[in-house]
Amino acid sequence: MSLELRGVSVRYGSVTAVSEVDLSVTDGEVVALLGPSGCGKSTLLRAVAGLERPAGGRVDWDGVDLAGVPVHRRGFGLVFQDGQLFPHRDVAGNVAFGLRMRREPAADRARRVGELLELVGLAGYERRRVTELSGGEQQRVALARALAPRPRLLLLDEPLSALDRALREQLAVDLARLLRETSTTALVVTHDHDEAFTLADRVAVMQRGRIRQVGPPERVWRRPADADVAAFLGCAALLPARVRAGVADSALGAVEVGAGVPDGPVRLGLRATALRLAEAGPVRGEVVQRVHRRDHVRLLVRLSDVDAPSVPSTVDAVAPVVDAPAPGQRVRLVLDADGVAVLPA
Ligand SMILES: Nc1ncnc2c1ncn2[C@@H]1O[C@H](COP(=O)(O)OP(=O)(O)OP(=O)(O)O)[C@@H](O)[C@H]1O
Repeated sequence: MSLELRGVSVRYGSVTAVSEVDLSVTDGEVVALLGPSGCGKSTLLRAVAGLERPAGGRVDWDGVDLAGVPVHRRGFGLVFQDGQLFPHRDVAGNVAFGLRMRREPAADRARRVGELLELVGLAGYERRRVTELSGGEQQRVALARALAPRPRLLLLDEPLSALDRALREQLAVDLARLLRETSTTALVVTHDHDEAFTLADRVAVMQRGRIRQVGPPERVWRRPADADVAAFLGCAALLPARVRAGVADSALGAVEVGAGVPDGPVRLGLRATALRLAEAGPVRGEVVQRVHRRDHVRLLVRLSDVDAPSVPSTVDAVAPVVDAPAPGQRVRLVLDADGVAVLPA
């Protein structure tokens, strides 16, 4: 039970939207396609669904080429950003859709609909009109509808991005649990890092039609393959460093990078949280700007006595909300391992 893409390319006229992609999704695994807008992730998902015909390469399921298999015979479930529910059917009618297509008996359908609604947290919603549900509830119904016929693969295209932030975070956690509980094999498209990392066993970072890196979320986050992937994952600056025994030494001081990083030259990717306020920190500077966030304060700091050409003249830093320094104040900073990624030199 696995999906295997080999050298898949998709073109729209002269535009190559997806370029020679290799990717596998194994039984029960959730893989996220993560990338900026326009990088080709929806197109790739549509090619897997059978909605686009690849210009090259193969899409296999269990070793069988799907090229001649139409969308409705692939046995895949689809969920899009805006749910695309049938407005004239009630919740039960929507969830039962795939089961009715397969001519399952009414009693079995009703039981399965009840099960699914329970699973997505909408028990008892059978007779509700879908037009009277909130956006989050509608997406739960869309999910229940896709899961009802027990698809061998679930394809999700930005399933949460039409929802507001708080709801999105909650639903991402619920969705991750749901996919695990039902051992669903899934490929999910998203441009949101948090969503990808919450949902996926492996993340595939896509840029300009190509997959640039595939790996477990933590690995991709901590060890981006190159500068482009690092930039997409929030590393605003790169800093040369040298690793010895799990500690990287740089012009901004030392930081633990873990025993898994071999000794030698590297680049450190600095996220906005890479430097934090510390009384005896080795880095000195002056606050230029202060911005309050929900649970911390972001500072823009002009560095004082670092004049290596590889070091940016201003850096982002994090301060606690209480007594955060104001613009003009002198501060000392230290590197924080949680905000630092490690890239090849
Ligand atoms: N039907 C189409 N005809 C022509 N070009 C298209 C078509 N659909 C997509 N494209 C182009 O293919 C490229 C990839 O688009 P795609 O929608 O797959 O990207 P995406 O990563 O999913 O972006 P988004 O998150 O914004 O949907 C883009 O350059 C887009 O303009």
